[in-house]
Amino acid sequence: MATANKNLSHYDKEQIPSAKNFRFGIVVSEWNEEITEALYKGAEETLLDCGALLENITRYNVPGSFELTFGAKALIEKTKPDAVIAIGSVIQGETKHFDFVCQATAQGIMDLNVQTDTPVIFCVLTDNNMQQAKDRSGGKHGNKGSEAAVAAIKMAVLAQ
Ligand SMILES: Nc1c(NC[C@H](O)[C@H](O)[C@H](O)CO)[nH]c(=O)[nH]c1=O
Ligand SMILES: CC(=O)[C@@H](O)COP(=O)(O)O
Repeated sequence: MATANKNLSHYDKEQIPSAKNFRFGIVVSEWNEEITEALYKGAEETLLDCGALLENITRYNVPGSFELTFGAKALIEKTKPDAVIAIGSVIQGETKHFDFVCQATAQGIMDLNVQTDTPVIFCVLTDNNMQQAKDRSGGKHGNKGSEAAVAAIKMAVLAQ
């Protein structure tokens, strides 16, 4: 099902465990800051709405999505969270660089899920243009940060 057929911000709190007793790490890429800050806002608001405590949310910033893997690994090693959300926005430019950044970032985050006991949620938008990114970070398709927060809570429970 494409994102266009599913609002990323819709969730049923009755179907989500309380996040009260969990600690979360969120690593945020500074590239396309307008988008990544909106994704962070959506993720933080949803975590809090589902019972998480603000003092149990730790944020790291990294320069770009390619650095999300290193940032998430550092968050895991230094803060021992129950789950990590990796937030980025990659937008197609003139060259093939988009392909390499997206592939490396997705693979790096998947590697962390395999190599560590901490769930790392892939909250990286990979869009053809800025409008698609805006639509998925609080626009007409909702906020992928909210979707990622729900995934983080559910995976934290699974990882217990
Ligand atoms: N073009 C985008 C980038 N590029 C930067 C890389 O992520 C990386 O920081 C650089 O290659 C140095 O290692 N990053 C994004 O997150 N989004 C983009 O659209
Ligand atoms: C995803 C990127 O790295 C890309 O936005 C960079 O733009 P360009 O391909 O025009 O160098």
